[in-house]
This record gives sequence, C-alpha cells and structure tokens, in this order.
Amino acid sequence: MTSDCSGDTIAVHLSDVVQRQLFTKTGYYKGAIVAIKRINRSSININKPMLMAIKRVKDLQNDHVVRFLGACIDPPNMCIVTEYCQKGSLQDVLENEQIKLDWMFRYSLMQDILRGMSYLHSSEIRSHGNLKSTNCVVDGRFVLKITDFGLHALRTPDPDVEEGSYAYYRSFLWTAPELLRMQQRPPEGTQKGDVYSFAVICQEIVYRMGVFFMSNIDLGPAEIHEKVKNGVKPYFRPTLEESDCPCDELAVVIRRCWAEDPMERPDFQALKSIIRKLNKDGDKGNILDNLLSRMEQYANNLEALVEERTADYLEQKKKAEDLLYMMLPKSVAWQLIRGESVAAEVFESVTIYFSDICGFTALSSESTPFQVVDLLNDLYTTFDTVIEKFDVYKVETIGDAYMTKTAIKAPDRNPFRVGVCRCCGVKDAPVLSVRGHSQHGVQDGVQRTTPEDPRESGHQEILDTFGTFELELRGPVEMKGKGAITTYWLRGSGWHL
Ligand SMILES: Nc1nc2c(ncn2[C@@H]2O[C@H](COP(=O)(O)OP(=O)(O)OP(=O)(O)O)[C@@H](O)[C@H]2O)c(=O)[nH]1
Ligand SMILES: [Mg+2]
Repeated sequence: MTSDCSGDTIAVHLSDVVQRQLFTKTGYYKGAIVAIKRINRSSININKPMLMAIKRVKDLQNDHVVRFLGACIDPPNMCIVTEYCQKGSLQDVLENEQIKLDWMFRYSLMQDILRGMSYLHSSEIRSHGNLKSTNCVVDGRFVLKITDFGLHALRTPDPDVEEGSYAYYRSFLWTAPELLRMQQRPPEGTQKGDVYSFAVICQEIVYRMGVFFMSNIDLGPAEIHEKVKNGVKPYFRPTLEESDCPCDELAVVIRRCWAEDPMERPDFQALKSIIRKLNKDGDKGNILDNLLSRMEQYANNLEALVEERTADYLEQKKKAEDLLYMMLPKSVAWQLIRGESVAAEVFESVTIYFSDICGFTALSSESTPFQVVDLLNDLYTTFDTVIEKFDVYKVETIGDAYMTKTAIKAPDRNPFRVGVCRCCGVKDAPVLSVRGHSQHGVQDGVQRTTPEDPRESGHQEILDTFGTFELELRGPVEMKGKGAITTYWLRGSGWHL
C-alpha cells in the first residue's frame, strides 16, 4: 500500500473534478473514474494498527461492498480512494423523482444492503458503525454497494458540519438509541446498531420522503435525536403504516429491526432470507434473471424519461412556433419552419386595417400609466383573439394604433373585415380599402400600395358584395403621400361574431 496514486496525481484529479463532478469528488486512477474522500488532517501517523486496518479493508471483495483502491497520505492531498458508483448514493436515487422504483426494485435495493452488510459482519470489519442512505451507493447497473466503513483512524468529521448544527444532528438520525446514549460512542458501532440503521433506511425506501419522515409531526433533527435517545415508551420512530408497504410483513420486519431492545433485532443473515421470501415474485434466486429484470426496469425508467423529455421538447417547439406565427404571416412561418426559402407572393387585393382610439391622448393624460397599459392590453387581446379566427396577420401595434393586413382571395373567404369592425366596437371607424400588391416584407406592402383614382376605386363595390356593411360616403380625404382618396364611414354591419 498505500497505493501508487501519488500526491501529485491526486492533486490534478481534485482540480479536474470541479468541472464535471456529479455526486462526489472524483478523479482518474489507472484510467477509471474513482471516488475521492478527503481526510481532513494535517498529518497521518502510519503505525501497525493502521496498516492492519488498511489491509482488512483492502482484502474485502464482494459485489455489494465498495472496493477500496488506496489512500494518499501525503499532505495536503490526503484522501481515501474508492470505486466510483455513478448513480450516486441511495439517498440521491430515492430523491430523484425521475427514477421510478416498483416494489421489486425496492426489495432488490434492500437485499443488496443485506448482502453487503452480512458480508461485512462476517468479515474482520465486523460492523459498519455509520450505515445510512448516503453510505449506500448505486452503480451504473443499479447494483447497491456499501461504502465508508472501516479505516476509522483515517475518517475525520466533515469540517463544514458544526457541532450542534442541523446537519450534525441529521447525521444521527440512523443511529440506534443505545449508541446515542453512550458517552464515548465506538466509531465502528455495533452489529445490532447497524440493523437499527438498516430499518431507518428501509423506511426511507418505502416512503421516499427523506430520512425519518413523520407524516403528522414536523420536528427538526435535534428534537428527533433527543426523543430517540430518551427511550421513553412509546419509542419514538418514523412513520410506518402497513397500508404504505407492499405487505404487512415488511412493516413487521422493519419494526423488529428498530426495536428498542437490541436483542430483539434480527441479524442480517436472518434478514436476508426474510426479505427474499417477501420478494418472492422479484427474486427468483437467479442472478441473471435478477439483473435482467433490473435492467428492464432501468430501461423502463429511461423510456419514461425520454417520453417526459419529448413532451418538454414539443412544448418548447410549440412555444417557438407560436412566437413565429405571431411575428410572421402563417404561410411564411410554415415555410421557414420547414427550412424552405420564402417565395415572394403577389395578391390581387389586400385589406389593410388600422384602428385608432378616439381621444386616446386626452384619455391617457387623465389615466395612470397602468390604466393605459391595461386598456391597450385588453383591447389588443380582444383583437388578437378575433384575428386568430381569420386569415389575418397583425403587422404591428404602435401606441393606440393596431394594424393588420389580409389578402383577399375571394369575397366569401374573407369575412375578416366584418369580424374586426364588429368586434372591436370601433364606431365610425374609417375603412380604407386599397388594392395593390403585397410582398412578404409587410412594410413594403403598405408603402407600395398604389393609390388609385378615387373615381375608379370600386372599393365600395367590393364591400357591397358582402351585403352586410352599411357604408356612408365620407368623401375624398388627403392621405399622407398618397393624395386624396375616397373614403367611407362604416355605420354598422349585420354581422355578429
Ligand atoms: N457517485 C458516487 N457518489 C458518492 C460516492 N460516495 C459518496 N458519494 C456522494 O457523496 C455524498 C456525500 O458522501 P460523503 O462525503 O461520504 O458524506 P456522507 O455519506 O453524508 O457522510 P459520511 O460518510 O459520514 O462522511 C453522498 O451522498 C453521495 O451523493 C460514490 O462512490 N459514488
Ligand atoms: Mg459517506
């Protein structure tokens, strides 16, 4: 030992980690990603008991126990290097709502803990002492492994966690009451204490509501710590209802595991066969079947995730398209969305509509800015709702002016004018019907509209084809840059939306 991972190598890894760390500090060791746990010490004294402890951990080999790879004892980069499990801790998995866990899967997680823990208990390590959902990590194949056991002389309290703080008391929520009551708690804990911790983890797996979830009381970790430590009947434990478990027996087993009297708690060997029986549908005892069904579940999770992401994508796409439809005529937007170049179009006739609020300047001077904005907002929302029903495109709004245009293809296909005039309630609105050509550059269309000789205009005739407008000749009106144009007052229409 203590590994061929030099201080320099680790230093590089530690800085590299910052960019792509997912759950914990990681680095590369012999080409593979490894988990790095800092040792917050200024120096480490390597003695015989320490070397023996390292050897004990190094010799462990089990599918459900994280492999110890080495330690770096050169200050200032002292750390423990272990196998990296890419899905993070069990707590991370349980908190991740995107991962769906059926009961078979949840039983498999419990069984993995039991396999890892019974192996540890039968090894020279003997007990964990700090079993919790953050010390159960999950690898890429959803196999759970136990971590952060042994090597107690190298483990140091997290310098960021102050004694008496929320995080400090939270870390004791998995600790058995008899250990909480000890003045000098052994860092390796006890086997019965580990079984208590297992029960707390099982409750987390059942509810997925965090550690020590209680459905009807809201207590902080310090208060929970105090109540569990007191050991007053009825013993203080997290919520556990039979109806929330897949079967009553599971609730019974969990309660036995967190019994106040350590002697009443079963050992991991016994628990392994109890849970296997409860999960008889899921665990056929065949490793390959088991693994396959886990992978299947994982694939289902991915499918659900893909579906969710696709729905998100479609929603965003629709928003972008709606925005485009608001900014451009639909036909142009369609061509752009399909990646086609936009062809210029010629229309025999177009209608351009302007609305103007009479007395807007006077009205604004007597109103607050918010009232003005509210008025315009309400009015334009109404206009927008109306034009959506017709083949009409909003060019722009400038203050109180609202401008739209539409191409007239055939009189019966263009009831827009009726709709707008009727719905906007603009009384006596001057209707300007112009013939000309419109190009997809909208402003061009407006500016290039050819003024016609008022006597030949024929606008009234076009409107008369609808047989619904009541028009009154207003006479020629001087249009900026266009000369005198014959205009009409719209006095009413028979159309109702
Ligand atoms: N992906 C991955 N994440 C890990 C691994 N080990 C730890 N983590 C993550 O790092 C977090 C913090 O782990 P630790 O630094 O061990 O802290 P802790 O488990 O809360 O407390 P102690 O073990 O008591 O120090 C865990 O919740 C995991 O999200 C690992 O091997 N792989
Ligand atoms: Mg840990």
